[in-house]
Amino acid sequence: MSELRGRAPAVDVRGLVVRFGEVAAVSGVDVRADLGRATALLGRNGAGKSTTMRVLAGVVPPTAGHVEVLGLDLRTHSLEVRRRSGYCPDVGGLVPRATPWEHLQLAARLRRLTDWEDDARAALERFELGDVAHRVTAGFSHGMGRRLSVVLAAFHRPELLLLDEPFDGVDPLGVEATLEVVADACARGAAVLVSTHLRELAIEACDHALVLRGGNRVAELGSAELVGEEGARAYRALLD
Ligand SMILES: Nc1ncnc2c1ncn2[C@@H]1O[C@H](COP(=O)(O)OP(=O)(O)OP(=O)(O)O)[C@@H](O)[C@H]1O
Repeated sequence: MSELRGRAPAVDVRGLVVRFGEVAAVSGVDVRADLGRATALLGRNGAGKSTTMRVLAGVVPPTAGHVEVLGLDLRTHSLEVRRRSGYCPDVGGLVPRATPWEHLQLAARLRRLTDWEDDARAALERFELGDVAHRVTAGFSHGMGRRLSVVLAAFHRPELLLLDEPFDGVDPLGVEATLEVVADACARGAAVLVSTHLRELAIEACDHALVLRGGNRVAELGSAELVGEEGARAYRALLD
Protein backbone atom coordinates (compact mmCIF):
# COMPACT_ATOMS: atom_id res chain seq x y z
CA MET A 1 0.00 0.00 0.00
CA SER A 2 2.90 2.40 0.63
CA GLU A 3 3.24 3.25 -3.06
CA LEU A 4 -0.36 4.48 -2.99
CA ARG A 5 0.39 7.19 -0.46
CA GLY A 6 0.48 10.61 -1.96
CA ARG A 7 -1.36 9.56 -5.12
CA ALA A 8 -4.53 11.40 -6.10
CA PRO A 9 -7.67 9.60 -4.91
CA ALA A 10 -9.63 7.59 -7.49
CA VAL A 11 -12.80 9.20 -6.21
CA ASP A 12 -12.81 12.65 -4.69
CA VAL A 13 -16.31 13.86 -3.96
CA ARG A 14 -16.93 16.90 -1.80
CA GLY A 15 -20.23 18.42 -0.85
CA LEU A 16 -22.26 16.27 -3.25
CA VAL A 17 -25.90 17.32 -3.44
CA VAL A 18 -28.47 15.48 -5.57
CA ARG A 19 -32.05 16.68 -5.66
CA PHE A 20 -35.01 15.17 -7.47
CA GLY A 21 -37.53 18.00 -7.37
CA GLU A 22 -38.42 18.41 -3.71
CA VAL A 23 -36.50 15.31 -2.64
CA ALA A 24 -32.93 15.70 -1.46
CA ALA A 25 -31.48 12.23 -2.12
CA VAL A 26 -27.95 13.32 -1.17
CA SER A 27 -27.30 16.41 0.95
CA GLY A 28 -23.62 17.29 0.98
CA VAL A 29 -21.75 13.98 1.01
CA ASP A 30 -17.96 13.61 0.88
CA VAL A 31 -16.53 10.38 -0.56
CA ARG A 32 -12.94 9.46 -1.06
CA ALA A 33 -11.80 6.16 -2.55
CA ASP A 34 -8.20 5.25 -3.21
CA LEU A 35 -6.55 3.06 -5.81
CA GLY A 36 -5.71 -0.42 -4.55
CA ARG A 37 -8.36 -0.26 -1.84
CA ALA A 38 -12.00 -1.26 -1.38
CA THR A 39 -14.33 1.22 0.29
CA ALA A 40 -17.83 0.38 1.48
CA LEU A 41 -20.78 2.77 1.31
CA LEU A 42 -22.97 1.58 4.14
CA GLY A 43 -26.39 2.74 5.20
CA ARG A 44 -30.05 1.85 5.48
CA ASN A 45 -32.57 1.91 2.65
CA GLY A 46 -32.93 5.44 1.35
CA ALA A 47 -29.63 6.68 2.83
CA GLY A 48 -28.41 7.92 -0.56
CA LYS A 49 -25.98 5.13 -1.46
CA SER A 50 -27.35 4.28 -4.91
CA THR A 51 -27.75 7.93 -5.85
CA THR A 52 -24.10 8.55 -4.95
CA MET A 53 -23.06 5.50 -7.00
CA ARG A 54 -25.18 6.68 -9.95
CA VAL A 55 -23.45 10.05 -9.89
CA LEU A 56 -20.03 8.36 -9.90
CA ALA A 57 -21.13 6.12 -12.77
CA GLY A 58 -22.18 9.17 -14.79
CA VAL A 59 -25.82 8.10 -14.84
CA VAL A 60 -27.27 10.88 -12.66
CA PRO A 61 -25.93 14.45 -12.78
CA PRO A 62 -24.96 16.08 -9.49
CA THR A 63 -27.05 19.06 -8.47
CA ALA A 64 -24.06 20.59 -6.70
CA GLY A 65 -20.65 19.66 -5.38
CA HIS A 66 -17.21 18.71 -6.57
CA VAL A 67 -17.03 15.27 -8.25
CA GLU A 68 -13.65 14.14 -9.45
CA VAL A 69 -13.15 10.57 -10.67
CA LEU A 70 -9.75 9.16 -11.70
CA GLY A 71 -8.42 12.70 -11.60
CA LEU A 72 -11.10 13.97 -14.02
CA ASP A 73 -13.97 16.36 -13.43
CA LEU A 74 -17.04 14.23 -14.02
CA ARG A 75 -19.05 17.13 -15.42
CA THR A 76 -16.64 17.63 -18.31
CA HIS A 77 -15.15 14.12 -18.72
CA SER A 78 -18.13 11.82 -18.23
CA LEU A 79 -17.36 9.61 -21.26
CA GLU A 80 -13.72 9.13 -20.32
CA VAL A 81 -14.70 8.29 -16.75
CA ARG A 82 -17.26 5.76 -17.96
CA ARG A 83 -14.70 4.15 -20.26
CA ARG A 84 -12.29 3.63 -17.39
CA SER A 85 -14.88 2.51 -14.80
CA GLY A 86 -17.06 -0.54 -14.39
CA TYR A 87 -20.52 -0.17 -12.88
CA CYS A 88 -22.87 -2.78 -11.50
CA PRO A 89 -26.17 -0.94 -10.99
CA ASP A 90 -28.44 -1.92 -8.10
CA VAL A 91 -31.26 -2.78 -10.51
CA GLY A 92 -31.58 -3.29 -14.24
CA GLY A 93 -28.74 -3.00 -16.70
CA LEU A 94 -29.34 -6.36 -18.41
CA VAL A 95 -31.03 -6.88 -21.77
CA PRO A 96 -33.75 -9.50 -21.22
CA ARG A 97 -33.51 -10.94 -24.73
CA ALA A 98 -29.72 -11.27 -24.72
CA THR A 99 -27.64 -14.09 -23.26
CA PRO A 100 -24.70 -13.60 -20.88
CA TRP A 101 -22.36 -14.37 -23.76
CA GLU A 102 -24.02 -11.71 -25.92
CA HIS A 103 -23.72 -9.19 -23.08
CA LEU A 104 -19.99 -9.93 -22.86
CA GLN A 105 -19.64 -9.80 -26.67
CA LEU A 106 -21.25 -6.37 -26.73
CA ALA A 107 -19.11 -5.12 -23.82
CA ALA A 108 -15.98 -6.39 -25.61
CA ARG A 109 -16.96 -4.66 -28.87
CA LEU A 110 -17.83 -1.36 -27.22
CA ARG A 111 -14.51 -1.36 -25.40
CA ARG A 112 -12.57 -2.72 -28.37
CA LEU A 113 -11.20 -5.64 -26.36
CA THR A 114 -9.28 -8.35 -28.20
CA ASP A 115 -8.72 -11.96 -27.12
CA TRP A 116 -11.40 -11.60 -24.48
CA GLU A 117 -13.13 -14.96 -24.93
CA ASP A 118 -11.05 -17.04 -22.49
CA ASP A 119 -11.41 -14.40 -19.77
CA ALA A 120 -15.15 -14.26 -20.43
CA ARG A 121 -15.49 -18.03 -20.09
CA ALA A 122 -13.43 -18.02 -16.88
CA ALA A 123 -15.51 -15.18 -15.40
CA LEU A 124 -18.78 -16.96 -16.18
CA GLU A 125 -17.43 -20.21 -14.69
CA ARG A 126 -16.25 -18.41 -11.58
CA PHE A 127 -19.81 -17.14 -11.05
CA GLU A 128 -21.33 -20.51 -12.01
CA LEU A 129 -22.97 -19.00 -15.06
CA GLY A 130 -21.17 -21.22 -17.57
CA ASP A 131 -24.18 -23.51 -18.05
CA VAL A 132 -26.48 -20.58 -18.83
CA ALA A 133 -24.01 -18.63 -20.98
CA HIS A 134 -26.29 -18.99 -24.00
CA ARG A 135 -29.66 -18.62 -22.29
CA VAL A 136 -31.50 -15.30 -22.49
CA THR A 137 -31.41 -13.40 -19.19
CA ALA A 138 -35.19 -12.86 -19.17
CA GLY A 139 -35.63 -16.07 -17.16
CA PHE A 140 -32.79 -15.43 -14.74
CA SER A 141 -33.37 -15.36 -10.99
CA HIS A 142 -32.54 -12.15 -9.16
CA GLY A 143 -29.27 -13.63 -7.84
CA MET A 144 -28.19 -14.83 -11.30
CA GLY A 145 -28.79 -11.33 -12.67
CA ARG A 146 -26.74 -9.82 -9.84
CA ARG A 147 -23.88 -12.22 -10.52
CA LEU A 148 -23.87 -11.43 -14.24
CA SER A 149 -23.92 -7.70 -13.49
CA VAL A 150 -20.78 -8.09 -11.37
CA VAL A 151 -19.09 -10.07 -14.17
CA LEU A 152 -19.93 -7.33 -16.68
CA ALA A 153 -18.75 -4.50 -14.41
CA ALA A 154 -15.35 -6.11 -13.79
CA PHE A 155 -14.81 -7.72 -17.20
CA HIS A 156 -12.61 -5.01 -18.76
CA ARG A 157 -10.50 -4.61 -15.60
CA PRO A 158 -11.57 -1.03 -14.91
CA GLU A 159 -9.51 1.35 -12.81
CA LEU A 160 -12.61 2.08 -10.75
CA LEU A 161 -15.11 -0.66 -9.95
CA LEU A 162 -18.51 0.50 -8.67
CA LEU A 163 -20.64 -2.30 -7.24
CA ASP A 164 -24.10 -1.28 -6.04
CA GLU A 165 -25.67 -3.93 -3.78
CA PRO A 166 -23.70 -6.76 -5.43
CA PHE A 167 -24.59 -9.22 -2.64
CA ASP A 168 -28.33 -8.63 -2.71
CA GLY A 169 -30.06 -12.02 -3.03
CA VAL A 170 -26.82 -13.75 -4.03
CA ASP A 171 -26.03 -17.25 -2.70
CA PRO A 172 -22.82 -18.05 -0.76
CA LEU A 173 -20.86 -19.15 -3.85
CA GLY A 174 -21.85 -15.95 -5.64
CA VAL A 175 -20.82 -13.94 -2.58
CA GLU A 176 -17.47 -15.71 -2.54
CA ALA A 177 -16.92 -15.03 -6.26
CA THR A 178 -17.82 -11.36 -5.76
CA LEU A 179 -15.39 -11.07 -2.84
CA GLU A 180 -12.71 -12.54 -5.12
CA VAL A 181 -13.48 -9.99 -7.82
CA VAL A 182 -13.12 -7.17 -5.29
CA ALA A 183 -9.84 -8.58 -3.97
CA ASP A 184 -8.47 -9.11 -7.50
CA ALA A 185 -9.37 -5.55 -8.50
CA CYS A 186 -7.58 -4.14 -5.44
CA ALA A 187 -4.57 -6.38 -6.09
CA ARG A 188 -4.15 -4.99 -9.60
CA GLY A 189 -4.35 -1.46 -8.22
CA ALA A 190 -7.96 -0.51 -8.98
CA ALA A 191 -10.24 1.35 -6.60
CA VAL A 192 -13.45 -0.40 -5.57
CA LEU A 193 -16.59 1.11 -4.08
CA VAL A 194 -19.16 -1.32 -2.74
CA SER A 195 -22.57 -0.01 -1.76
CA THR A 196 -24.46 -2.29 0.59
CA HIS A 197 -26.67 -2.32 3.65
CA LEU A 198 -25.02 -5.59 4.80
CA ARG A 199 -22.47 -4.70 7.47
CA GLU A 200 -20.90 -8.16 7.66
CA LEU A 201 -20.25 -8.40 3.93
CA ALA A 202 -19.02 -4.82 3.80
CA ILE A 203 -16.39 -5.78 6.38
CA GLU A 204 -15.36 -8.84 4.37
CA ALA A 205 -15.13 -6.99 1.09
CA CYS A 206 -13.63 -3.68 2.23
CA ASP A 207 -11.05 -2.38 4.65
CA HIS A 208 -13.05 0.70 5.58
CA ALA A 209 -16.56 2.08 5.30
CA LEU A 210 -18.35 5.38 4.87
CA VAL A 211 -21.70 5.37 6.61
CA LEU A 212 -24.54 7.39 5.08
CA ARG A 213 -27.79 8.38 6.77
CA GLY A 214 -30.54 10.53 5.33
CA GLY A 215 -28.37 11.70 2.44
CA ASN A 216 -25.50 12.69 4.76
CA ARG A 217 -22.23 11.04 5.61
CA VAL A 218 -22.29 10.31 9.33
CA ALA A 219 -19.05 8.36 9.85
CA GLU A 220 -15.95 6.84 8.34
CA LEU A 221 -14.82 3.67 10.09
CA GLY A 222 -12.17 1.02 9.64
CA SER A 223 -13.67 -2.43 9.07
CA ALA A 224 -12.16 -3.58 12.39
CA GLU A 225 -14.48 -1.10 14.16
CA LEU A 226 -17.51 -2.80 12.61
CA VAL A 227 -16.66 -6.39 13.55
CA GLY A 228 -18.75 -8.57 15.86
CA GLU A 229 -21.41 -7.56 18.34
CA GLU A 230 -19.58 -4.41 19.31
CA GLY A 231 -19.33 -3.42 15.65
CA ALA A 232 -23.02 -4.18 15.15
CA ARG A 233 -23.88 -1.94 18.11
CA ALA A 234 -21.64 0.86 16.84
CA TYR A 235 -23.20 0.62 13.39
CA ARG A 236 -26.74 0.57 14.76
CA ALA A 237 -26.00 3.65 16.86
CA LEU A 238 -25.02 5.50 13.70
CA LEU A 239 -28.28 4.59 12.00
CA ASP A 240 -30.70 5.56 14.79
N1 LIG B 1 -35.27 9.35 -9.20
C1 LIG B 1 -35.68 9.68 -7.97
N2 LIG B 1 -36.74 10.49 -7.80
C2 LIG B 1 -37.16 10.85 -6.56
N3 LIG B 1 -36.57 10.45 -5.42
C3 LIG B 1 -35.51 9.63 -5.53
C4 LIG B 1 -35.00 9.21 -6.80
N4 LIG B 1 -33.93 8.40 -6.59
C5 LIG B 1 -33.78 8.33 -5.24
N5 LIG B 1 -34.72 9.06 -4.62
C6 LIG B 1 -34.87 9.23 -3.17
O1 LIG B 1 -33.61 9.59 -2.62
C7 LIG B 1 -33.39 8.93 -1.38
C8 LIG B 1 -32.10 8.13 -1.46
O2 LIG B 1 -32.30 7.02 -2.36
P1 LIG B 1 -31.16 5.99 -2.73
O3 LIG B 1 -31.72 5.02 -3.69
O4 LIG B 1 -29.94 6.73 -3.12
O5 LIG B 1 -30.89 5.29 -1.33
P2 LIG B 1 -30.11 3.94 -0.98
O6 LIG B 1 -29.26 4.24 0.20
O7 LIG B 1 -29.42 3.41 -2.17
O8 LIG B 1 -31.29 2.97 -0.59
P3 LIG B 1 -31.49 1.38 -0.86
O9 LIG B 1 -30.59 0.67 0.12
O10 LIG B 1 -32.94 1.19 -0.56
O11 LIG B 1 -31.14 1.12 -2.28
C9 LIG B 1 -34.62 8.11 -1.10
O12 LIG B 1 -35.47 8.86 -0.28
C10 LIG B 1 -35.25 7.92 -2.47
O13 LIG B 1 -36.63 7.76 -2.38
